[in-house]
Amino acid sequence: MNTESLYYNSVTIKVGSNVLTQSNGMLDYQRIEHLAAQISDLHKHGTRVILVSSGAVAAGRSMVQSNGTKDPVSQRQLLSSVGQVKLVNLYSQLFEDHNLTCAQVLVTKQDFSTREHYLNMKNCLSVLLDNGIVPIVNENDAVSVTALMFTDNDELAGLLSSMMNTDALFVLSNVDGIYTGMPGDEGAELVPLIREGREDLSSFISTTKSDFGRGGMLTKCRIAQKTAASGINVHIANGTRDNIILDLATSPESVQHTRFEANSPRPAIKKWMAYAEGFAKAEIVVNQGARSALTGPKARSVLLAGVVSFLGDFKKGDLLRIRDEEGVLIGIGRAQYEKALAERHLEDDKYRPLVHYDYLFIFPDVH
Ligand SMILES: Nc1ncnc2c1ncn2[C@@H]1O[C@H](COP(=O)(O)OP(=O)(O)O)[C@@H](O)[C@H]1O
Ligand SMILES: N[C@@H](CCC(=O)OP(=O)(O)O)C(=O)O
Repeated sequence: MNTESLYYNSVTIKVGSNVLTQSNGMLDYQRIEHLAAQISDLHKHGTRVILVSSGAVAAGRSMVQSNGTKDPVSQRQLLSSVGQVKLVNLYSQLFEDHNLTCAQVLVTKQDFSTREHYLNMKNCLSVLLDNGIVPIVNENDAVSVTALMFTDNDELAGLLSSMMNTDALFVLSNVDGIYTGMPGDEGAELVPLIREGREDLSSFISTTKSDFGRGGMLTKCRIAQKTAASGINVHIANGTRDNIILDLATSPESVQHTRFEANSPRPAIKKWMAYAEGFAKAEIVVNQGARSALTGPKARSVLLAGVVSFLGDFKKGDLLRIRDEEGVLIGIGRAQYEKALAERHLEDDKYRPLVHYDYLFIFPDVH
């Protein structure tokens, strides 16, 4: 590989279950070997790689025969805990063949719930990368059973790429990228570039998922938009294509896929907030005027004048979900003061903002 042509110094690579399995549900050893070889090649040329790999449940399914467990939570716990061992063992052997050490990092959404937890995770990945190790991250499906699960590993990968500030995020699935309809349907065309973070993609993306997938293409897109909005180039591509990782890393224009252009980088605190919606303590509802201002091109703070109501109690420093009057979640912000004070000054137009724009993240897919 020509190192001159490397686009990125660091990259987060997310591989979906369907890339790792054959149509009969068994792990696809050849493909995994090819992915490991490409990652090793990148690594040898100095690129720091974080691998987010799905596939535990799929691997488990091929190992546990008829177990009679009907409950989907138990089923996922059973399959993932059996399958994860097999999956990571395989990666470990394959990377060893390339003289590379890998590490298993299993996480839950709770591990990112506070800034302190988040920084602990960041430290864990940093120390692995600093020691030349490839972290292989997956959600800890055996213990993630509450409402606070990641939507899927696309969300986890978006969060990690943003947390570690990698130059790019590659999301590898079993299709070439985002199409203007269901891939394979007549007239459905590949969208090569998504420039503006606020483009509405939901109209042409169906909620159909691949056989083992969890979130589907729509969540992939939302995460991609959010990640690109935080300054990271996102490429959604086909992980079943030969050499896809090296092609994306050296000549992305030569390979069919969808690229989300990165906006200017965001401050670290906003990168955390972008994924912290599940940890908000309370909600506020804003009126139409405030909604337009907040989702407009200029950075705006949330003023009490635009707040219509509060839901739940909050203190200074707590995270607040921000909704419009139709119930649409438009962003997340950190309260500058507690609810009692906010209520007392609700009529006061000049009172300092409830959420300052430095501590406000507006979702890029809200129009
Ligand atoms: N507009 C679209 N463009 C591309 N794929 C789409 C679209 N609408 C739905 N899909 C489906 O999304 C699937 C990929 O998402 P998902 O099942 O979550 O994959 P993975 O397991 O790789 O995370 C594709 O296999 C495809 O069937
Ligand atoms: N953590 C699960 C994967 C969940 C998931 O997001 O799957 P996918 O949509 O295929 O990336 C597993 O390892 O089976």
